[in-house]
Amino acid sequence: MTAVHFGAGNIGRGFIGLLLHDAGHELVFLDVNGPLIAAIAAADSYRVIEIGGDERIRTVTGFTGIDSSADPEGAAAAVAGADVVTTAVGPSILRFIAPVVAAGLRARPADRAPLPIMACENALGATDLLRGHLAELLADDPAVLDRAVFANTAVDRIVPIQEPEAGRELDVRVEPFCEWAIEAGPFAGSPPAIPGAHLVDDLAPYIERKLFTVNTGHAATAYLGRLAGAAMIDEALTMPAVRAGVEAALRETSRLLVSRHGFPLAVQDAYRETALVRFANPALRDGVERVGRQPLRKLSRNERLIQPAAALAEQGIEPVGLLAVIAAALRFQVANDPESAELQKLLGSGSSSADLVESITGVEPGHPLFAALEAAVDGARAEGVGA
Ligand SMILES: NC(=O)c1ccc[n+]([C@@H]2O[C@H](COP(=O)([O-])OP(=O)(O)OC[C@H]3O[C@@H](n4cnc5c(N)ncnc54)[C@H](O)[C@@H]3O)[C@@H](O)[C@H]2O)c1
Ligand SMILES: O=P(O)(O)OC[C@@H](O)[C@@H](O)[C@H](O)[C@H](O)CO
Repeated sequence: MTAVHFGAGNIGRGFIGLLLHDAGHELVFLDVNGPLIAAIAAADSYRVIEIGGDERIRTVTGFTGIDSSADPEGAAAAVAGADVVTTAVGPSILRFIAPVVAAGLRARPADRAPLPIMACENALGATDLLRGHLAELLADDPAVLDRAVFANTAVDRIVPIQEPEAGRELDVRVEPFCEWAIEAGPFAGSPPAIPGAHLVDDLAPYIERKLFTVNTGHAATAYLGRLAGAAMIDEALTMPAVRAGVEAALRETSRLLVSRHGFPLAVQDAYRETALVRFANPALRDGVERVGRQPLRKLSRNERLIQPAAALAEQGIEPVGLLAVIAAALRFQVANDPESAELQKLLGSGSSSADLVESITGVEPGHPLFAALEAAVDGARAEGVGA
């Protein structure tokens, strides 16, 4: 059995690749990072090292790599012959891998079992997004889409930026915790066998609980922490004002999750506390710059800050904690993050604050959150952010 995985980065090697290896697959990593693919092609194994707690080392073998930018035909051939395809490239990159997946599906024999495709990204409906890109590319022959079966997933494991040891550049340091939930319905009773993942009938509670607890709390720690002068996530959480701000935002999302999905309060409280303990793992050495990366994506309509804040406002609740995090996100200025530069450029532009609220957050005038977001943008501009 062969699994083709797009994105041989931290989650690709440190989580999805490991679980697919454990499931008995040979792995083909597809990536546009030439040196990384060369290292993968030259190696027989790499290690996944769980840190913080009892160190556990797992070894992954049986893999190869293809540079999908230099060899798109080879990459498409790998997709055509695969038993499962996964991605961990970032939601905004899915459009760029779609042509390779589309070419692979065109070349796949129509009588083969449908190919399971699962995007493992931090986003609601990431696989649906990929499927949408594929549908556009395959508009001339839509039946080709039936050669695949598309399932959304929720993935959770903190994998920081790596500090590789010489000679062990492929090793990945990860937290011990991991969860991979996959929606069962699309497989019609014949899901791919991945023992480390679990199938769920309804993914919405899992992906929303993860995105609006783990990722909202993480983003809150990164944005509030950076403003307070912290470089690391665990360091930020030792600052009482940051911790209080993170807890305030998470109390709000917990309230929403409990009312929306019916989680027992005690279960959601325990999930939230576990997330905070995970963030505080000092062995991870996880930076606020990684966790806050791409602030425009994180401030978009269906993401970890705006989606829950808007939903609470629609219920007549002012999401004070989330608004404080959104205000901090607007001030996220990081030299090597193009979205942070773009955000500052937008704030410094001649556009009205109301127009910026619409273009950055997707929240429209008349929405109960709109005025508070406009005030947040005004506040950042009044401080000279983006000037
Ligand atoms: N790191 C984490 O803690 C974590 C946890 C859960 C989910 N995620 C999600 O997993 C995804 C990947 O995150 P990551 O931390 O592994 O990032 P990463 O930067 O370590 O890995 C992404 C990889 O994708 C590759 N890539 C970029 N464009 C590509 C293309 N067109 N084709 C093929 N490969 C391409 C990059 O070269 C890189 O190797 C993101 O959606 C992220 O939100 C990350
Ligand atoms: O990957 P992002 O940029 O969507 O979010 C940054 C972190 O919050 C994220 O990578 C977490 O570490 C991860 O989602 C934990 O499962």
